[in-house]
Amino acid sequence: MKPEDHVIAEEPYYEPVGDEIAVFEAAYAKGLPILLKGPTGCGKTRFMEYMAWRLKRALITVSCHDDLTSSDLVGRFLVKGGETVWVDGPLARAVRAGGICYLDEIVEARKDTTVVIHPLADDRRVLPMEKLGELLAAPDTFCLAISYNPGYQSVLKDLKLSTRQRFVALELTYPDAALEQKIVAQEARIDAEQARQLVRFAHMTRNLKGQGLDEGASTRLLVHAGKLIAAGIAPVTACRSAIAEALTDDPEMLAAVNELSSSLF
Ligand SMILES: Nc1ncnc2c1ncn2[C@@H]1O[C@H](COP(=O)(O)OP(=O)(O)OP(=O)(O)O)[C@@H](O)[C@H]1O
Repeated sequence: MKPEDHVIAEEPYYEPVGDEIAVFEAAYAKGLPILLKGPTGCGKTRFMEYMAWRLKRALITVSCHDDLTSSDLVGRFLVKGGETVWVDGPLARAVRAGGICYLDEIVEARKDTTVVIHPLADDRRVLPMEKLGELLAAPDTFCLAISYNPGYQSVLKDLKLSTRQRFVALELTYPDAALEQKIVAQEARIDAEQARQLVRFAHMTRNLKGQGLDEGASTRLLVHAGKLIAAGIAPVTACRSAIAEALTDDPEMLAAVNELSSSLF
C-alpha cells in the first residue's frame, strides 16, 4: 500500500475530551513525537485518524506485537522476479512521505525493535536504515506517535524510560458521562435515553475494575452494544453479548455483570 492510500478524505467523527487537539497540534508544529496513553477502546485510534485528517497527512498505523522486528518497521531486501530489491517498511514509508506513523501498543514490541525509533524521536529526527547504509532524514511534516495502555503493563512489559522520555504524553480517558452518551448515540444511531442507560451500565462495570474485572466497559463496547440495540436486539442481550462476554469468562462475574444490566433495562 502506498502512503497516499492512507490519506483520510472524510472528517472522522471525533469529540474532544480535553485539550488533546491543541497539544497534539503544538507538538506536531514543533516536531515533537507524541505518546497516547489510555485504556483500550477509549478513542486513541479515532483521535489519530482525526488528527491525520485535520493535518492533511497520510496515516500509517502499525499494530505492534512481540514478533515485530526492526526490519518489519524499517524495511528489508526481498527477492522479486530473480532480483533483489529493497522494500521500505511502514516506518520508512511514513518518513519518506512526511506522514504520521502511529505505532499502536508499542510495549508489545521487543525492546530491541523499539530502539530503532529513538533517533527519529529526538531532535535528530533521522531513521538509520542500516541494511541499506542510509540515514533517512524526516521532513518537517513527519510525525511519530505511539500508544500504550498503562493499565496492562507489567514489570516485564513496560516502556523503557529512555523511550518514553522522548515523547510528549497525552492521556486519553473515557469521556465524561454526557459526552460519552453523545458519542454512543451518534456512533450506534440510538436515541439519547438508550445511550444514557448504556453509559450508566458502563460506569457500574468500571467500578468493578480491580474487583474481579481487569477493565470496565470501554466506549467501544458501548458502541457495539448500541449497534446491536439499533439492529433490534433487546438491550439486556446486547449488553451480555457485546459487553459482559467481552469483559470476563468467569461465570460468577458474568452473572454479576448481567444482573447489573437487567437492573437497568
Ligand atoms: N472521543 C471520541 N469521539 C468519537 N468516537 C469515539 C471517541 N472515543 C471513543 N469513540 C468510539 O469508540 C470506538 C473505539 O475507539 P478507538 O478504536 O479509537 O479506541 P482505542 O483507544 O484506539 O483502542 P485500542 O487501544 O484497543 O486500540 C471508536 O470506534 C468510536 O466509535
